[in-house]
Amino acid sequence: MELSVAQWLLVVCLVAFPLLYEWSVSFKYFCKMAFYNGWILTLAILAIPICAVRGRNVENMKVLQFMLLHIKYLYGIKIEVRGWENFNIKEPYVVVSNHQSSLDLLGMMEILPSRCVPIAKRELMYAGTAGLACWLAGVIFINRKKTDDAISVMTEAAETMLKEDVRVWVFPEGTRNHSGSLLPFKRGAFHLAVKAQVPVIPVVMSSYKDFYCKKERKFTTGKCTVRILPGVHTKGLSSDDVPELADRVRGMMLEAFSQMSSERPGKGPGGVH
Ligand SMILES: CCCCCCCCCCCCCCC(=O)SCCNC(=O)CCNC(=O)[C@H](O)C(C)(C)COP(=O)(O)OP(=O)(O)OC[C@H]1O[C@@H](n2cnc3c(N)ncnc32)[C@H](O)[C@@H]1OP(=O)(O)O
Ligand SMILES: CCCCCCCC/C=C\CCCCCCCC(=O)OC[C@@H](O)COP(=O)(O)O
Repeated sequence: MELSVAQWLLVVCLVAFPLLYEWSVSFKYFCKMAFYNGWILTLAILAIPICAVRGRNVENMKVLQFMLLHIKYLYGIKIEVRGWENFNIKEPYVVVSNHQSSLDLLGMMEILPSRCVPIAKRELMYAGTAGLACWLAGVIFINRKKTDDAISVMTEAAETMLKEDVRVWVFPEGTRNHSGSLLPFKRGAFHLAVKAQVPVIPVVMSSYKDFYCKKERKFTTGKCTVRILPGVHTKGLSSDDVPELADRVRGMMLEAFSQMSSERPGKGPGGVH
């Protein structure tokens, strides 16, 4: 039996792909990341018609959450949550959390409170099906290149929070940070909380270093701890108090992050400043 060129190519791919996957750490990393993004884009295709029935609505965030929850099992990532009781607040609040990578989505979906929407960079709105799903779920998009626009979107969000009983999730570092520490915080989240006079609830996701590192192209199975810290109240605070509030919350998060790093077996808190 003679094989055609196409058949030969198929055989080579079928043999080469698993071999490469096993032998090359980088190839495995790229495959896993490509699948992660591709799978989210695919799931969004399913989510869009379900969400579209309700139109743009924060309740659609539950649909996205439900659809994304299984991904941790696909990647063998165990997520332990501590401090659930700190979410026992009926009224709106602002959640602030550290931002290491797009994998934060897994920790976020694990604990996402009801009627809670993230603030995201505007570029995400154009990420194909995922962008449309986010828009339908009421994700608040800001243009980071235009500070005044971003501030007015966040000011509007403060009003929406109170009027429509919505919670908001912000990554105050403003960008992904793989340094093993926390970047200085942008102040938007804290202005938002002070304007709405609602508490800030800090959430800290432990370092992914043991199982994920973009620089080293490492992506294995592993464990992540998500800690929900006690809320910080803002009643009676004004915009003058925002810098101190932001510093205080960052301090609490850094301490928790440092503690969680030192809990990793045989590891010190290295890299936390
Ligand atoms: C089925 C599957 C479907 C797919 C599902 C996918 C779901 C995905 C959802 C997850 C999305 C996650 C996305 C995460 C991101 O995109 S992170 C990036 C975007 N987020 C942020 O940037 C948030 C944090 N940024 C801020 O808060 C900034 O402050 C910002 C408002 C953006 C302005 O930034 P910048 O231009 O850099 O300026 P400064 O921070 O230096 O601020 C300038 C001065 O303005 C003051 N300020 C800031 N905000 C306000 C405000 N709201 N009101 C009044 N004043 C404000 C600030 O204090 C500065 O003044 P001072 O220096 O303090 O005097
Ligand atoms: C037709 C266009 C197709 C475009 C394909 C785009 C691929 C994107 C696919 C899926 C998106 C997955 C959603 C992951 C959500 C996580 C968002 C995220 O982590 O954004 C990064 C942002 O916080 C900070 O950005 P920078 O670190 O400043 O940069």
